[in-house]
Amino acid sequence: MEKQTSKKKVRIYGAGGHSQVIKEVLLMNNYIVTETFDDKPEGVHYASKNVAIGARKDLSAFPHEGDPVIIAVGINSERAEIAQFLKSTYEKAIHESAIISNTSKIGEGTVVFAGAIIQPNTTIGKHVIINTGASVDHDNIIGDYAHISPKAALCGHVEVGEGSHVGVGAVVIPKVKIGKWCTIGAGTIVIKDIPDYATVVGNPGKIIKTKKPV
Ligand SMILES: CC(=O)SCCNC(=O)CCNC(=O)[C@H](O)C(C)(C)COP(=O)(O)OP(=O)(O)OC[C@H]1O[C@@H](n2cnc3c(N)ncnc32)[C@H](O)[C@@H]1OP(=O)(O)O
Repeated sequence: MEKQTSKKKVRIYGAGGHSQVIKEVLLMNNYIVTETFDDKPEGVHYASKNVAIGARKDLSAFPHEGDPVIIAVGINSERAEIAQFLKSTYEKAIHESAIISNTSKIGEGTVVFAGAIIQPNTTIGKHVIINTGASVDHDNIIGDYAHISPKAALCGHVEVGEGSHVGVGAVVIPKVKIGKWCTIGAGTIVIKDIPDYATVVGNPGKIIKTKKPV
């Protein structure tokens, strides 16, 4: 992420623990967080201050325009839903310790946390989370709203579909395609393609359920 010389403004939509990590990345990159919103007051983190009510309560009253937004909501389906109803522009948040190839592409609203690595010719979609120390190797395609959890390792030519969550410390061997809205459990070793909506756990990874979200 290019370090700003003058302060740039950004708003954060979501005020839980994930929002705290995003805020730290933004402040490190010389941003000012002008507003923080949340739809669920009960989920607000104790360290999040001055949190305004989100757009759900009254979509037309919400200040959609203005400073760009980062959707700081960890649940992939909720992040996707919010991105559908907000009419805002989006910012990215990339920790200065992340190593990102010049030939990779990163979509709007995406966050990349400390120590993550993104290797050449990889494409990361919109509103994706590349979490702490995740390793996304060459020629990957990561769909919109996906989450690659801390310390997950994706080998070369891996695909992760829209909205899929790869759990903490999971490993995906080369050329595997994970469908959309899948859940890959913590520590799972994925050695073959995974169909849409599947939850996979263990070593080798086995499907324990397939459930299309309602
Ligand atoms: C900064 C951050 O915090 S980022 C957050 C990152 N979060 C994660 O990585 C969490 C990943 N989540 C998991 O691993 C969860 O266990 C899930 C989503 C895979 C499964 O959750 P559920 O659907 O609720 O399944 P449930 O807990 O009922 O378990 C079903 C079975 O799978 C097994 N199982 C669940 N997770 C795993 C796993 N990661 N590895 C191996 N087996 C597992 C359970 O032991 C259980 O087995 P049993 O039927 O023999 O008793």
